[in-house]
Amino acid sequence: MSYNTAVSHLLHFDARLYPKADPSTTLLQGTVDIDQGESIAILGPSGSGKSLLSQALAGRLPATIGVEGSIQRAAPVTLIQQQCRTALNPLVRIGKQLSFGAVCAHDLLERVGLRPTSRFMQAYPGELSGGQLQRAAIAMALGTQAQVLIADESTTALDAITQAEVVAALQQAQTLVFISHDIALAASICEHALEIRSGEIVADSTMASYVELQCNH
Ligand SMILES: Nc1ncnc2c1ncn2[C@@H]1O[C@H](COP(=O)(O)OP(=O)(O)OP(=O)(O)O)[C@@H](O)[C@H]1O
Repeated sequence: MSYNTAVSHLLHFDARLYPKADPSTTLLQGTVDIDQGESIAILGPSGSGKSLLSQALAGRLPATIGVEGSIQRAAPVTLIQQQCRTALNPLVRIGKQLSFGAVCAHDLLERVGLRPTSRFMQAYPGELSGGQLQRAAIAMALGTQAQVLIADESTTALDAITQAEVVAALQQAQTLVFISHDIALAASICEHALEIRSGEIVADSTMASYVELQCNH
């Protein structure tokens, strides 16, 4: 895949997304720029367009979605989707799936807190809990050395301790796009906030100003 290194932002979205079966319907419209080293939370209610934006930024939109406008990436992006089980081959041991040449699989497992690493090297994805699977998928993403990690609801339905471990794993990313319903959690991770409502970007600011605005509402 080639990347547009001429663009000034690492990721640039200035587009309208629509279902190809009904082009007059707008699913998501707006402008989003993400820079190197940024941590940005994409917030908003269910069905607002968070996953579509994450898929668009990662270049992974479903074939049924049309794009009017421009979406540019200046670097590789890894998307960890809500159903992270699909990121891993069920028939291959985790250790083998984390073999990326220069990067040591043990180090990757260590970085995401999957210890003892020797046990997880030998495990198949079906033998892992939901939180462990999330961390294995993050380890895969870190192993690809993609500059941008987009995590779509990676901490949903996890207990507090596991959630903290998954968050610590996500914070290893150089540039992080964190999709969540949970403002408090997002505020503890990200410096920037973007809110989508009914396919429209209604807030784009620092996390501190966003949280202040929410508190004053
Ligand atoms: N492949 C698709 N074809 C047509 N419409 C779609 C498709 N994927 C999503 N949509 C629609 O786009 C809108 C935004 O969906 P999206 O999955 O981005 O929401 P979301 O904010 O991520 O929601 P949730 O928090 O529930 O995951 C919804 O109305 C959804 O029905």
